[in-house]
Formats: sequence, C-alpha cells, structure tokens
Amino acid sequence: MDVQRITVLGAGSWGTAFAKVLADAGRDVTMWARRPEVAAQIRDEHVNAGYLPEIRLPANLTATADAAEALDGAEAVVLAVPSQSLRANLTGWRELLPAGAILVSLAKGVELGTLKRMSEVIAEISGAPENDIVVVSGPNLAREIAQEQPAAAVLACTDHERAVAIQRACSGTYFRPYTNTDVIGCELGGACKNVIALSCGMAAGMGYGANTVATLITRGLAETARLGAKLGADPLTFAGLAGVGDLVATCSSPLSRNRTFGERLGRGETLEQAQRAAGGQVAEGVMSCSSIRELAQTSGVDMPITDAMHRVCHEGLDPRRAGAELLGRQNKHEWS
Ligand SMILES: NC(=O)c1ccc[n+]([C@@H]2O[C@H](COP(=O)([O-])OP(=O)(O)OC[C@H]3O[C@@H](n4cnc5c(N)ncnc54)[C@H](O)[C@@H]3O)[C@@H](O)[C@H]2O)c1
Ligand SMILES: O=P(O)(O)OC[C@H](O)CO
Repeated sequence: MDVQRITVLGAGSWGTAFAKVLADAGRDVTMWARRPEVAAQIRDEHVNAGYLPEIRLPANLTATADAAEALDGAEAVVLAVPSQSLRANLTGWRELLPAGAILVSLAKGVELGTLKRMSEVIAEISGAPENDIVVVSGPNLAREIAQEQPAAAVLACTDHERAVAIQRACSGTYFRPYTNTDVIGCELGGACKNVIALSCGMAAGMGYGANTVATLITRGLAETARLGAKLGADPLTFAGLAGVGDLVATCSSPLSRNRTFGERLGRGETLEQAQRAAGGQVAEGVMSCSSIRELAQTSGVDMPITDAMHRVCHEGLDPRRAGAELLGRQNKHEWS
C-alpha cells in the first residue's frame, strides 16, 4: 500500500510542519486553511507567517480554503485541528472524505463531555473502521520539526499495513516515524502529557527547579500509565515516544504552549491573561485536564496532578496551594 496524494486539514503550527514533512518525503500535499489569506500565502509565497515564520515551505505543498477542492482524490487525510473542535470540523467534512482514505489524527486531547479519544471521535463521525485511522504522537514540537531538527514519532494503528503506508509517506532525513498497534496508549500518552506540561510550567513559574519538574514528569507518567492500564493500553507504550518521549520534550521546552501556559499561571496570571498571551494557539491541556480527570474518575483511577490542574484552571485553586496539597497527600509506596 502506498499513498501519494495527501490532504492536511488545518494550517496551524503542527498541520503546517507535518505537511512539510510529507512534502519533503516526496508526497503531493494539499493543505486546507480556514482563512483564505493563509491558504494564499502558503500556495503563492510558500510560507505560513502566522504560525511558522521564517520557514520556507516546499513547492510540492499547496493550499486552498475550499475543503472540497483540498479533499478531491486524497488517499490519506490528515486531521490537524484542535481536539475540542475536531467533531464540528469533521462533521462539516464528512461527506467530502474520499472512500477508503486513511484518516490520520494529529490532535492530542480527550473530548469534553463524551470523554472520547480523538480516534474514537473520528470513527464515530466519519463512519470509518478503526483500521483506517492512524494516530501520530511523540516528541514533535512543530517549530523544531519545521526547522528540520531530527526527531522521531510514533504512528499507531490497529492495522499495521496502514501504519506502514503513512510511515513511508513521512519518513525522511530529519523525521523518523515508528509504527505501533497500541492506539489507546499512544493517544492517552499524547493527551495526558499536555496536562503534566501545564504542571511543570506552573512549577517553573513559581520558581522551582529541575527536581520539581522531574518529579512532576515522573509522577505524571505514573498516573498516565495507571489510566492506560485501566483502559487497555500496552504499558510499554508509556516507556516509548508517545509516553516518556513526549513528556520530556513538552515538559522541558520553552516552545511548548502547554508548559508556557502553565508558567504564566505559576507566575500569578489569570487563565484569561494566559489565554490572551497564547494568541489563539491552543494549549490542549487546559481543556483536557477536565476531560481526563473525569475519565479517571469514571474509571476509578487516581490522577492527583491532573485533578490539581483542573482545579487550578477551572476552580480558582491557587497554584501554590495545589503544590502544597500534592505534597500533603498520604505517604505511599511508589508503585501502589
Ligand atoms: N504545535 C505542536 O507542536 C504540536 C505537535 C504535536 C501535536 N500537536 C497537536 O496537534 C493539534 C493541532 O495543533 P496545532 O499546533 O496545529 O494548533 P494551532 O492552534 O497552531 O492551529 C490550529 C489550526 O486549526 C484551525 N481550526 C479549525 N477550527 C478551529 C477551532 N474551532 N478552533 C481553533 N482552531 C481551529 C486553525 O485555524 C488552525 O489552522 C493539537 O491537538 C495539538 O495538541 C501540536
Ligand atoms: O506546544 P504544545 O504544548 O502543544 O506541545 C506540542 C507537542 O505536542 C509536543 O510533542
């Protein structure tokens, strides 16, 4: 199975960087942008200045603001919009999806209300079988990938052949994708690390150093793995790119929007101030802390850091108080 003609729906940071990866790997790529002026800039000037300034986009990458035109003849469709808007966007595109196209999910989140992972939302709205859906996860800060800094990713699909088809389509000199069949683990890893990155940023914003951040990364991984175990993930996944790999990148990089958002809260800014500073770009953890917390509660899994992030973001809990509460919990064995 080989895919040559690929459509990327969403022209934000990661959609644009991933489209570049595909085009650099020799695929014919068409992007859909919400705003016609963004589509025109990508198509005519080979740049997406609002999201990835100073990055030259390849000539075999074009763009349109017309979804029907973008999707015409696509063998694979990459969904690159934020997780809480995926359902609404995909509902609008449903009738335009070419039959049998592989659907590739870039979003890292859990839907509010339904508590569904992104591949579950895609299957529900598109009617596609789970075998047709490939999830991309791993330590992939968009700006670094667009600058062609070396990185690896994981492509998860219950159908190995389709994962391999997308693997071939995005393998290149600076991007090394691995396959995995654990869709649940890869999606949970990607969604949960955004919440943990918020907490790490918050700690940094309060002036704490590497020990605190490492503690949050490690205990964040522990609570993510607990949820994964309960929901049927392979525990090994959390030792891989979608687990520890993405946590380390996101929790330690100033490029992470989630970490940056948390840092602002830690410095005393309000949620609204931090949102304004993000300039319309999504910090997925701000919403996913609530959906993941609810998923954990309904699954009977203890996720104290996620719970604290929900209460800081949505219930007005002071970050310092959240830290004190986390430290004041009952003593326990590391793996209980
Ligand atoms: N940026 C990264 O480094 C990165 C890396 C890996 C994964 N991701 C994930 O990929 C997904 C997309 O991230 P991104 O970085 O491209 O986001 P972004 O905020 O940079 O861009 C989002 C894109 O979706 C479009 N869009 C359509 N409907 C929207 C709506 N209702 N609200 C907001 N935007 C809407 C926007 O116009 C924009 O083109 C997220 O789930 C994110 O967690 C991002
Ligand atoms: O900038 P963030 O925090 O959305 O994180 C980006 C990617 O998910 C890192 O892998």
